[in-house]
Amino acid sequence: MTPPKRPDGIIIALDGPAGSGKSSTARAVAARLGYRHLDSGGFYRAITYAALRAGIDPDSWGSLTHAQLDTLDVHGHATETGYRMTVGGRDVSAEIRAPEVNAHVSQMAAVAGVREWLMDALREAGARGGLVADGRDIGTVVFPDAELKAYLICDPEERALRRLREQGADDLSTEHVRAEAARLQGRDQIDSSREAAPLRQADDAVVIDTTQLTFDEQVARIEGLARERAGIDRNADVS
Ligand SMILES: Nc1ncnc2c1ncn2[C@@H]1O[C@H](COP(=O)(O)OP(=O)(O)OP(=O)(O)O)[C@@H](O)[C@H]1O
Ligand SMILES: Nc1ccn([C@@H]2O[C@H](COP(=O)(O)O)[C@@H](O)[C@H]2O)c(=O)n1
Repeated sequence: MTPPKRPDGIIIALDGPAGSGKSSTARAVAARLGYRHLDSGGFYRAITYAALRAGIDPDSWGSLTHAQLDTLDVHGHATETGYRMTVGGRDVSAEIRAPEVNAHVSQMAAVAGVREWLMDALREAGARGGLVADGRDIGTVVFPDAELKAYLICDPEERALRRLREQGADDLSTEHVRAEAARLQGRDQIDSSREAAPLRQADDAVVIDTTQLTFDEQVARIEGLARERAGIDRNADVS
C-alpha cells in the first residue's frame, strides 16, 4: 500500500451520467473519510443560473468571454465539508436545482471557454488532496491523476424514479417516470456528445452499477476502495 502523496489525503473522482448517484455518494464517502466534497456540477449550474438571471441569450453562450464570465460574480466557497455556491454574493444552493437550470446547464457546460474558465477553481480544490469530486470529466480531465476513479451507472428508469422520489413527486406513474428518464438521458446525450471534455469513463475507472445496490452498499464499496488506495486502516485517521 502506498501512503498518500498529497498532504490531506487522496483524490477520489466519481463520474457518470445524470442521477446515477454521484453527488449523494461522494458526500457520504467524504463524510466517512473526513474529506471535502466537490460537486463540480454545482459550478456549471451556478454559471447557468447567473447567465439566465442576467438575461444573456442562451444562443450566445458559445461566445461568452472570460471577462463576461467574471462579471457574473459566481464563486464556490470552501466550507468544512464541501463548497457553497454564490452569485453576486448570495447563496444560490436552492436556485441552481431549479428545472430551468436543469434544462439549460448542459448547453452551458458544452462551451469550451466556460470549462477553461472554471478549471483553475476546480483544480485548486484538489491542491492538498483529501477530496471526493464528482462530475462528468473529473477522472478524465480535471484530476486525471486521481488515486481512485469510479464511474457510476444505473438503469435510466431507476435513476428517474430516485430523482422523482427525492423531489417528493406524488405521481410515480410509468408515464411520469419515463418522461423524467427522457430528460435525464437528454442531458446525458448532450454531455457525452460534446467536443469539450465529454462524459466518458476513464480507462482506469472502476465501473459500479448502482441499479441493484442500496445506497449504503455503494458508499461502503467506494469507501473500501479509497481506504485501500490511500493505504489506510479502517480504524485509522485517513488524512
Ligand atoms: N443505491 C441507491 N438506491 C436508492 N437511491 C439512491 C441510490 N443512490 C443514489 N440514490 C438517490 O438517487 C438520487 C440521485 O442521486 P444523486 O443526486 O447523487 O445523483 P447524481 O449522479 O449526482 O445526479 P446529477 O448528475 O443529476 O447531479 C438521490 O436522491 C440519491 O439519494
Ligand atoms: N464535471 C462536470 C460536472 C457537470 N457538468 C455539467 O453540469 C450539469 C449538471 O451537473 P450535475 O452533476 O449537477 O447534474 C451536467 O449535466 C453537465 O452538463 C459537466 O459538464 N462537467
